[in-house]
Amino acid sequence: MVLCALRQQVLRCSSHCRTWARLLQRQRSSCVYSSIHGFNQDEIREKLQAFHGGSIDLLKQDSGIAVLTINNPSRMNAFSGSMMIDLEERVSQLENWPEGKGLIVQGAAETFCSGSDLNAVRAISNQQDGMKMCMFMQNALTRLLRLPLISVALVEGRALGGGAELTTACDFRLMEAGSVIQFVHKHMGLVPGWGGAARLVHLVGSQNALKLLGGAVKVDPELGVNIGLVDGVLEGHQKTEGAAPLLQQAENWLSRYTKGPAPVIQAVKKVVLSGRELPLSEALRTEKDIFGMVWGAPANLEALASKSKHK
Ligand SMILES: CC[C@H](C(=O)O)C(=O)SCCNC(=O)CCNC(=O)[C@H](O)C(C)(C)COP(=O)(O)OP(=O)(O)OC[C@H]1O[C@@H](n2cnc3c(N)ncnc32)[C@H](O)[C@@H]1OP(=O)(O)O
Repeated sequence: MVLCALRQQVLRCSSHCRTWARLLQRQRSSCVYSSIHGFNQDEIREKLQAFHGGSIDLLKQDSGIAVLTINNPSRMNAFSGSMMIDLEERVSQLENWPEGKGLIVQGAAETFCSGSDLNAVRAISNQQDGMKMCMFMQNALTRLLRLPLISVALVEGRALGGGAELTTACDFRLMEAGSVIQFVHKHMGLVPGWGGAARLVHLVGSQNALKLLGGAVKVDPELGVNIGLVDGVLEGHQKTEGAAPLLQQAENWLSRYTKGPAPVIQAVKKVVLSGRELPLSEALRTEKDIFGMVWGAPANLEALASKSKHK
């Protein structure tokens, strides 16, 4: 009897390991571009490294909520080339964080991000380099969105151009009263290239996306909520007396979704992600695999033993 239970346990573990391996494989292949698309990661990294300044800082907290800070205040948190590389490295660290549940993406010094660093943009304004940078950032932001963490962009001040695109690579967006998200690409003679247009269409529908991109519309919190781009409005703590610091407000907002054991929260994100991105049959098979990882696992057994009622 004991041997039988042990055998079942071993079988379950090895089946879990196989499922994990398959899911991890899928996660690794979550890049959009690889060498088969003529994309050479090392080559573009070397090029980007030449445009330094600023940093992307990661703080992993015991609560399971990490904070990713875009930090280049003298340029309104514009992305230098080295920050693009930093971003990709921080995403790798988050992909390998078993205790992780949530992520807040914020800008330093009371503004979100003013897009690409225009000095770098001017230096690589030829078509080939622009395409390489675009592929690099699409890979990094796609992996950010596919993290098994529930993510929130905390928009304070301005999110412009690539900064607006970055907000769409999070699961949710919170805006401080008075802040603005603006896809300024048209004014720059461009369209989004970091995947922001595709994600925007998913978020707000093609009609609204066309209006926001075609008109380079300044999205304030009210408009953002109305069109479904924005999930919550936070009180500006400097303007509203007694309001909690913005990051605290964002952590409180997120905590309702990250309460519980990390494997369960990560599983929730993974089933939603597969439903969002995969064709139905594949999404259903992935859901089955993920279900198999939480069924009979410690959190499930504990809940069953506690005879909980959902009143
Ligand atoms: C379009 C897509 C593309 C992509 O990669 O996909 C991009 O993202 S291109 C970048 C799009 N963003 C911009 O064009 C922003 C341009 N800047 C502004 O509109 C303003 O600077 C603003 C509104 C962000 C802030 O205005 P404010 O009056 O409050 O401050 P300053 O203008 O004095 O800015 C302070 C300081 O920051 C420098 N700055 C701001 N944004 C960038 C940037 N994207 N790249 C490089 N530097 C930037 C600005 O030049 C000032 O520096 P200073 O040395 O004092 O002149």
